[in-house]
Amino acid sequence: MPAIEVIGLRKTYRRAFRPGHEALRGVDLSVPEGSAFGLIGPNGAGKTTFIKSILGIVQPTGGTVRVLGGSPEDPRIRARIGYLPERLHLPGSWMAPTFLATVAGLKGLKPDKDANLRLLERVGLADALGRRIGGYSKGMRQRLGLAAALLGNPALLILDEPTDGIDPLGRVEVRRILQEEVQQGTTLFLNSHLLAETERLCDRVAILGEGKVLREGRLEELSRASSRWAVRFAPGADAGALAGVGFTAGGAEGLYHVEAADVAGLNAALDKARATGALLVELKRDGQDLEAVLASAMGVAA
Ligand SMILES: Nc1ncnc2c1ncn2[C@@H]1O[C@H](COP(=O)(O)OP(=O)(O)OP(=O)(O)O)[C@@H](O)[C@H]1O
Repeated sequence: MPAIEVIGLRKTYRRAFRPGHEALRGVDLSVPEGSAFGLIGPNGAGKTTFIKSILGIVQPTGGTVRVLGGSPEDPRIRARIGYLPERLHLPGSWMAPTFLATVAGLKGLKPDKDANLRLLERVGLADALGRRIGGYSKGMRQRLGLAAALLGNPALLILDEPTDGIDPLGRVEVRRILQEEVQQGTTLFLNSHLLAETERLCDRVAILGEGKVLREGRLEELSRASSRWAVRFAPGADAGALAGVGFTAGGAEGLYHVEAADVAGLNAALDKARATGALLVELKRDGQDLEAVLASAMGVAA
């Protein structure tokens, strides 16, 4: 059973005296249980609308949504979802432990002060327990939001820009927490503008553009390189002889490209290159990163 299953999802926002705006135009998406799934796409693609639809916050205009095998409007299903919204509204005059205890109560969890403190420590807020939330930095507010999302060990974590405002070292910490969650079997659904973040955390990715899924799949499949390899030879390599055995000069000093369908083909090509007197210095697959995958899905040059 997928953790999230969406079929033909549509959402049109109504506008006064004008035609409605179609934010989602028939989205089909299946998020496997236990996966770390990244949603990416340009501004206005419909990502937040999609997230709000699968949480039952936004009422879809059409299509079906099943989350953890049920309806997102079912309180029993909602209790198993941890959600970190894009814009967090936090009570400024409260302290973090009071806030967590209140959220835990709203989620129907048994009061557990120690567990809440452990959670605040886990997200790196141990030193800020006696401070009012209103004085927290943006990153601290995000960490508190993450702690609230983690309350009660949810089966599904839905995070909208979780590392927004968090400094680079803090991001490493947040990533570590999210990786631990996935290792423990939690399904992660992540919306982030930071493609490197998605690349590091997620095993599957969907690209949303103008309210439609443009591409979806395992990260390594989407970014899988062609059969092209980048090869660097030591200075003095004979470009003409290398061209004769299938190596095209790649612009930079000593850099060449070669096509090889498999490892045997690659080694055969390298043997031919060595036979010309070329000495291998470096070899790597010519891969596409997520930015290039996104750019090609959107039809723009990376
Ligand atoms: N409440 C609303 N009323 C009217 N239009 C809306 C509303 N919320 C979003 N939209 C419009 O729907 C489209 C999709 O917005 P959405 O916030 O889902 O995109 P997004 O991919 O999350 O964008 P971003 O990356 O900028 O956060 C946009 O054109 C937006 O202006």
